Amino acid sequence: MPFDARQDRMEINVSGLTKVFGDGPNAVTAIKDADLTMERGEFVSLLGPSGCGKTTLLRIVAGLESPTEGTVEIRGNAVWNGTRRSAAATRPVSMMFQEARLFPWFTVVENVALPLRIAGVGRKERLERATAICETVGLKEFLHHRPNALSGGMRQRASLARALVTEPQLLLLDEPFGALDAMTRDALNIELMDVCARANVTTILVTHSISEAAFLSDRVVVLAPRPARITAMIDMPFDRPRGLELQQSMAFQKMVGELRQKLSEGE
Ligand SMILES: Nc1ncnc2c1ncn2[C@@H]1O[C@H](COP(=O)(O)OP(=O)(O)OP(=O)(O)O)[C@@H](O)[C@H]1O
Repeated sequence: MPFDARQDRMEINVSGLTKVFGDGPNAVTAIKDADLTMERGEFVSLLGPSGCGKTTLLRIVAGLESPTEGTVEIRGNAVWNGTRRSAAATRPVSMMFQEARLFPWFTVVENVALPLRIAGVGRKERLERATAICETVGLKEFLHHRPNALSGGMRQRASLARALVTEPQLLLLDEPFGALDAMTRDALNIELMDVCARANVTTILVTHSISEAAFLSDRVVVLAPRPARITAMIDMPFDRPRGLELQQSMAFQKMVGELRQKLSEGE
């Protein structure tokens, strides 16, 4: 059989995915017949209006929610085959949310080390690994602080470090910086791109922000309102590494306009 390099790089394959919540007259179709493939290391954003099923799609890929129909595979292993969850679905996937969800009684480094503790990694190794990733995301000075002593941005840095400490294949981000002020959000987005590139982690970001999606992504997936249908997939043709000045360029502004147009066409 000929070697298919693209197949070898394939990280995610979502096929014919449909999700209906409830039944009868109260049934809500959150996603309808969605197909999405991603290569290893790719950064894809899901962009769409509120309630169009972005979080549901992310939760199904994470294995937290079952689809009504369709399949999800990560590196060729089924996560879902219809409503059946695969036993092999213990692949390294990390998820990060709009709120940091840190334990207030643990220090930053203890919070970050928690997934390793759950995985049975010994204390010395897990604290070393957690310390190293905290330093990468700018938390060197805050290792032994408790979360309530941190700013919102710092808490999200800790949450990002915790998501990355297990060296996941797949990072799922649900509006991770949506509650932060614009300047902190810009700074964290730059760092996010940097750590994702260094870790070569495949990343899916859910966002409402057109410019954030364009700035961070290799590809933007545009969803139409409920039930979510994928109406466009657009490559972001900007070189990496990217700096904030990219957002001032004509090419970037033009892309933002194109994405806005695609979003409004779906409505
Ligand atoms: N557990 C659930 N039970 C019933 N309906 C649900 C459930 N979860 C989501 N839905 C419905 O599915 C639809 C899609 O929700 P989802 O949260 O995926 O949208 P979203 O695009 O992420 O929204 P937002 O951008 O506002 O976060 C919504 O109509 C929502 O009410």
